[in-house]
Amino acid sequence: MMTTLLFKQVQIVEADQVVTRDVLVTDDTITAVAPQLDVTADRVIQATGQLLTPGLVDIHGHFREPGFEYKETIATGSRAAARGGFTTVAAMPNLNPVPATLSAFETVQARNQASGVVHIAQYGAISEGLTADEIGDLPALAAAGAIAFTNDGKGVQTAATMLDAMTAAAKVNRPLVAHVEDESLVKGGVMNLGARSAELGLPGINPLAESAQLARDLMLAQATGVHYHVAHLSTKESVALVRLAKQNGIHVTAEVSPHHLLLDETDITGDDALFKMNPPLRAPADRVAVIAGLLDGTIDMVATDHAPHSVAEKERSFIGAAFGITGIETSFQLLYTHLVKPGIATLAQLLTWMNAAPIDAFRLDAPKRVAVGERADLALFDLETPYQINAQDFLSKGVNTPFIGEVVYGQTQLTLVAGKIAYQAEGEL
Ligand SMILES: NC(=O)N[C@@H](CC(=O)O)C(=O)O
Ligand SMILES: [Zn+2]
Ligand SMILES: [Zn+2]
Repeated sequence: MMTTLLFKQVQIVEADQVVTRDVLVTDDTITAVAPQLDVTADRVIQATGQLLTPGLVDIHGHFREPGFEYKETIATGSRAAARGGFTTVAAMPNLNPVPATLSAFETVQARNQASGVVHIAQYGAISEGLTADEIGDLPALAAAGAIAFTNDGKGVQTAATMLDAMTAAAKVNRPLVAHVEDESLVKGGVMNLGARSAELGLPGINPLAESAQLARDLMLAQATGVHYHVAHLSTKESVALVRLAKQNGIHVTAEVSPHHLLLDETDITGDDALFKMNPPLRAPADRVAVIAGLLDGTIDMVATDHAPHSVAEKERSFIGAAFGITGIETSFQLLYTHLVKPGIATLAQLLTWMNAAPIDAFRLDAPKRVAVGERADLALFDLETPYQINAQDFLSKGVNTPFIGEVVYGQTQLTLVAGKIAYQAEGEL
């Protein structure tokens, strides 16, 4: 028995233009796209004024399982992803046990398969505990399906370890993803070192902790030929370094998070840990630089760095609270509202940053177009009706985001993963 679903008069982005189409999905595949389709279907969605896109892809999310299920699980995190319009998420390895060994990796993979309602691509760790100097068995992890390697949550502190990791990753043809943070420059800092940390009397993180380690890594990447990817890039110096590296033919890509595009340290209202994340919100000039870097192609993509924590872990003051904010349910909506609606970026650009760019850079198996023959990984967004970001609507266990209360556009109406409903707005359809 075949199941058919017909979207009537949806907007889709085709060759950088927004056009109106009827789109037919049969089981797990898009089977027809035309200005007008005269067919019957099991279900018809009158989608006038709504946007149908290939499912969004997040190359940086934290699902916390195994080890930290009180913060998030694969089930809750992947449902949250689907509510955000994501159909593929690359999951970070700062878990317990850390997937630096084949058996730990296989355990995570099996859980992703069993509990995920979206496609989950799993990162392997570079080294035991994310901190060991000796690298793990990267070839075994690659053979088991690791899409790339990272110790996200921790910077790789020595050049020797990073050189080994890059050499091993290059050999198995996988990207090396870096959380760049030189711990000798952090000095107990909890926010960006600068004017605002001085005003608030809070210890600051020197932005050189990011850029100095990045400069080191770019030299190592050049020497090894690895595909080196910078996680959550946040400073103007980092943008300049990646720009220079690309000009010099170094194989580097970079991501930026929505919060570093939309907020800076001057938005930190006081000692409120909802503004605490790593890297920290930077100075206004850094925010300007990451937006410019994204627009000129220095930064390739947007990644959420969805980092759920418990209420207790975020209720403390800046000094004692956990680093990280959630984002997978709000990223597209915030960026559509604050970058696309005011005309800073086009919808086609936003979709490139949140779909095609990560798919291409990481060679993921995921659709980049709403077109016949493509797998029906799809998201339907209402771009016209404003709504408020409310904690009680979150499917994530984590409600730790400073964007709660904001009014945005782009609410997800429906998310299909291989034709199956992964999220459906209440009462909408
Ligand atoms: N970004 C954060 O502030 N926190 C992340 C770790 C990380 O991405 O480095 C987390 O896992 O909570
Ligand atoms: Zn990180
Ligand atoms: Zn992260």
